[in-house]
Amino acid sequence: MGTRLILHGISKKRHDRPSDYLFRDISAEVGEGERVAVIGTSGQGKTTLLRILARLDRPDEGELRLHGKSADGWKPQEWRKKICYVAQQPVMLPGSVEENLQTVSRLHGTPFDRGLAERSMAALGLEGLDWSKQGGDLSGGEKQRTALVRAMLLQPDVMLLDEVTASLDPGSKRAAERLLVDWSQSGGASLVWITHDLEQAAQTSDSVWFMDEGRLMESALTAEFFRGPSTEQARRFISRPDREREEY
Ligand SMILES: Nc1ncnc2c1ncn2[C@@H]1O[C@H](COP(=O)(O)OP(=O)(O)OP(=O)(O)O)[C@@H](O)[C@H]1O
Repeated sequence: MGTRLILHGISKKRHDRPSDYLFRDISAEVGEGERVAVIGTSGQGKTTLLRILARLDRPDEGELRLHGKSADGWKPQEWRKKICYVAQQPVMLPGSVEENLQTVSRLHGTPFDRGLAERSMAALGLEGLDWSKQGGDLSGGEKQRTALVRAMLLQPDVMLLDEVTASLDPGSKRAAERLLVDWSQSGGASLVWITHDLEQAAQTSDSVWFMDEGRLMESALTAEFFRGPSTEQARRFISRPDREREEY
């Protein structure tokens, strides 16, 4: 498995206390087709890290490399074609569902893959959705799934997923997990996926990044991590009941 994305010494200072770090010195790699689960208690900066990887925010220190080339050597829009961020609160663009789904092809001047869009929407249980409906009128779960399909149509090399199943019912959540894993396995996309759901992390990822105390405390193969994390902090984190972990 080749290396796709490299994080070297990435740090971000706190905006409320600039003398302190939100997180510091994060070094890690994401391989081709690798699926990484990012876990840790609230407020560790997981979202901020993903936004930095998408170049929607800037690190205070450190370097990112994609396909061996430093971020400085990439035009931001070229970087964002390769690395796509899907936010926890889905953003629908003005216009219909169909216009939302066609965004990528419109922006990049590529043909719209209607078949892929239809298959992906159906795989997420949205086969009956009227594509002429305004994106803004969809329910939270419908928006979330439409935003996912819209991002998949970009065919990025790395998909950054920020708690993207949080507003889905259990059936839709499983469908989204299956679709994303199958898509990654068949097309080779890498996934970096923030989740508070440890069962989801265990079932969908190859490796785990555990963030705590402003650091990437552990980066390990998923099976090994859940068999026995190497730090006391991670041991405590995974033994906490679900609700407590989210509210912590
Ligand atoms: N420079 C900064 N950039 C972003 N957030 C910052 C910064 N400095 C301090 N913060 C605070 O740190 C927290 C980081 O939030 P972030 O959403 O990145 O963490 P998280 O681990 O994803 O949390 P959650 O699991 O609750 O989504 C927020 O409370 C934010 O206000």
